[in-house]
Amino acid sequence: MTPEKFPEHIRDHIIPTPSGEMCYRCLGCTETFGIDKLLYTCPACGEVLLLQDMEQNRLKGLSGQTWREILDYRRMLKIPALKGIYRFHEFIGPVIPLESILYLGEGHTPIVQANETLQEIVGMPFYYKNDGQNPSASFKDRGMASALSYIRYLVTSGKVDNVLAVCASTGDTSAAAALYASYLQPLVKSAVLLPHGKVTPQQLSQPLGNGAAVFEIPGVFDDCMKVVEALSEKYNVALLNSKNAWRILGQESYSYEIAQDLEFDMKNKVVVVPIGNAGNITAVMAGFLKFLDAGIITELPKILGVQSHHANPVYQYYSEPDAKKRRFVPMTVKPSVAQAAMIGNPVSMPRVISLVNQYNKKADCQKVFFVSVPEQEIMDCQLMANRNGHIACTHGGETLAGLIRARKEGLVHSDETAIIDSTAHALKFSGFQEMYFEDRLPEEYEVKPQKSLQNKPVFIRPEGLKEVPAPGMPLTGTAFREFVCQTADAIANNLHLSLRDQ
Ligand SMILES: N[C@@H](CCOP(=O)(O)O)C(=O)O
Repeated sequence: MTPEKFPEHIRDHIIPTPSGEMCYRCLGCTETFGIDKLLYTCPACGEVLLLQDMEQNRLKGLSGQTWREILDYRRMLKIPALKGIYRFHEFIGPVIPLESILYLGEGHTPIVQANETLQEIVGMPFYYKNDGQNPSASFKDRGMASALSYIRYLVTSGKVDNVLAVCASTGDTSAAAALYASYLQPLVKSAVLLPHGKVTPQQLSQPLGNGAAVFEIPGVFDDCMKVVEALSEKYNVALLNSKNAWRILGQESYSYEIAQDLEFDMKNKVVVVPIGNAGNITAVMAGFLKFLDAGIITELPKILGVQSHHANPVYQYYSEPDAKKRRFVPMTVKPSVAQAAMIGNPVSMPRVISLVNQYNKKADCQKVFFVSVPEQEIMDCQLMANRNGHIACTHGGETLAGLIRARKEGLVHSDETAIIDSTAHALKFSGFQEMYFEDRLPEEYEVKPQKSLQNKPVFIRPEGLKEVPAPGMPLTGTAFREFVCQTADAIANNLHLSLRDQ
């Protein structure tokens, strides 16, 4: 649909033009800094930053109802720049001109209602948000669309050139970074640092395929992150981890998409996300707060952050009930099937602390909760979800396990509706499924397969057959008919099929 067909009162707002005044705000000393160069930490005190639109109040010039209409009508446009996260332009990056926006298909992943079997097991209605349906098959694409659109804006306005983008990754960030950077080559090149042996083969293939320089180093993600931080402090590189506040901004789209898909009604809703480097939960809280502030939603949903027992520093921090006594202690992680979240020292922890306070204060009650789940439940839940029509990764198993645990702990109730995140596509983590099916998960994962969830292929080669086809050597005539007939009978026998009435 073209804008002239839209209702008159929203027509002028349908195609956004650059507006607002963005700056970095330090979460420590609250100092602000201009956005004409990339900053990751406060030059004054070293604390992490968030981006802020100094003119955000102008968004209140339109009513919540008008905003909802603008956003719904905008969905009908055919303009690529406004099809992904930037259909929320005023809330994501109002200063970015449409020509700089990089859209590769991210930011409209479906929410899929769980079937009756699953809803009964959990005891409440819930949906999966399938973030594996983003272009690099994980939720990181929203943040990369934002960070790389900003970099493109800096390059085209002559503020930087020859950008080398770097990131540390457990697999998904590097896949997204390499994909988005490769679209902008030769202006932008990328290098990724991975903990050796700690990303899946599928995830490793992604940055390799997109032409990034891939470095594998000993240790875990937290070690890679420190090296990338050191690189960005000393050398002229653009850091693409969520320490980069543009990443957080893009990931806020996750909240906007959920709100829009649920008719902007967040009453009795629970948004469940796994926590790794904590960028996502930061963005989710920030996004809902912005929509509330603009009157687009009238209530904040509950937020449930989930971690594995093997990597749960955020959960441990919040398990101290007395806020004054809470001290953040980075932990040494143990191997986790939720490998992308195997992080003991999340870079966004200061942002989480600040936003949880703001969120609960705004809601006037506790709305953010944390649970920790064992590896066994993560794996069992992933497989159970996928046996019921989903494409959940192990982190999708983690959120389902987290929701079940939160039900048991009385943190969420049957009259609420949950939206749980499957952060990536199941195929990225198929190796864990394979090890579970074959009972080969190393002991330190502490997972024992449940027989009822295991599956394996059955090789059929009827003994009576003299010849079978092979690649490049097809059978013909009687031999082929014999092969088809005996193989079909053997499969029917295996499945206990009854004969069709003639
Ligand atoms: N799980 C992440 C870890 C890095 O997270 P980021 O959001 O800070 O980039 C990954 O996929 O690498």
